[in-house]
Amino acid sequence: MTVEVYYDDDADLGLIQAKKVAVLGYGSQGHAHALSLRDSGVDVVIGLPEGSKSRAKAEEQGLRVLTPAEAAAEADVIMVLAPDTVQRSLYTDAIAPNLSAGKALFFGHGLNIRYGLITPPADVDVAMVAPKGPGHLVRRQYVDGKGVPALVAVEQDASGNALALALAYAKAIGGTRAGVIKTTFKEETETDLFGEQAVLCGGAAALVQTGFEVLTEAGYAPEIAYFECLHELKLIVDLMYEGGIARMRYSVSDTAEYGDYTRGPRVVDARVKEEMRKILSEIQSGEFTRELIAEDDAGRPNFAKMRAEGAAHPIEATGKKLRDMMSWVDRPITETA
Ligand SMILES: NC(=O)C1=CN([C@@H]2O[C@H](COP(=O)(O)OP(=O)(O)OC[C@H]3O[C@@H](n4cnc5c(N)ncnc54)[C@H](OP(=O)(O)O)[C@@H]3O)[C@@H](O)[C@H]2O)C=CC1
Ligand SMILES: CC[C@](O)(C(C)=O)C(=O)O
Ligand SMILES: [Mg+2]
Ligand SMILES: [Mg+2]
Repeated sequence: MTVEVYYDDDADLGLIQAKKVAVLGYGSQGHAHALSLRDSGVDVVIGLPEGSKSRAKAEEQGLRVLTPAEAAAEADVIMVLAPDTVQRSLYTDAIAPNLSAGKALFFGHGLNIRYGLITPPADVDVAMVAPKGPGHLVRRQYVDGKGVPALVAVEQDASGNALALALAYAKAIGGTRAGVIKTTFKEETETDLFGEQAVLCGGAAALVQTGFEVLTEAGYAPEIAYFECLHELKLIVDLMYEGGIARMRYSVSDTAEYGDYTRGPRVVDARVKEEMRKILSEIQSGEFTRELIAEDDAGRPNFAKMRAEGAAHPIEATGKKLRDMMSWVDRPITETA
């Protein structure tokens, strides 16, 4: 299946410059979108609750901050960049009362639309602009004159112009400099959830922790185990990122490459693949999202417990000690204003 890819010449910045945009949320994605929209000549206002700790940061960076309801009322385009679990109540309380015909409702991830947690009226555009990278990288690339690739999707095209508006928005945050791929809310949501659960966050973290446990339980020094199972992963992933798995295999020793072919499939074996398929089917059926929302509604008791257990894993204390020896490694995530 071929995908449609859009670049700068396919997008008209004027379309978004002619609108007032409310960015609701000023976290990883929100700050990146808002600052780059502003620098692209777009009239932006930030929507944050009165007690939000993000308010001071947005104001320090020269942005006008209102409550979400006030920002939604002023705006033609409302970009929802609050946490996914917050978006339902944000929509009901602040957006819906201010979502008049002709406005556009944008998302950075499709979860709430895909699973019917938010149902906008038929007379507004509903679209997505989802950069394929963390917000801080999105902003850094924009400032450097480059861009992070993004996905766009249109769920509702009330105006007949929703795709062009989404592409204009993507251009304003640097996405079309790199390339913007057209998808659907369903495809973006299901693949994003699968990627972060099975491979990028869940899979990678479990692989690293388990490797560390096997070495330390066998009596090897935690420091050595940390270097082998976590620290060097970046070097390996950087090679894959630059030139695919083939580049990584070209760069490592023949010994490592032989071990890769013969041992890797024993770790990620048919049972793991079957479990990945199960994880995908839980995403497709909505089971994962129902679980996530129920956990959130209950005040996140399991989430808090798992977060505490993860932070207490011995690999974290070992890593902290070692990173203190490498001043260049443990840099805090900072905003690029
Ligand atoms: N993290 C990423 O790089 C990526 C995220 N996405 C998507 O982008 C969206 C935002 O995620 P992310 O940037 O990680 O979120 P963050 O957790 O980094 O930031 C959330 C922001 O929303 C604010 N907020 C909380 N409640 C409300 C509310 N009721 N109204 C308005 N703002 C509120 C928070 O303020 P406070 O400081 O008060 O908590 C904070 O500024 C999600 O849909 C996510 O799936 C998509 C691609 C990548
Ligand atoms: C990989 C995690 C992610 O999907 C992302 C940064 O793209 C997220 O939801 O944060
Ligand atoms: Mg993602
Ligand atoms: Mg995600």
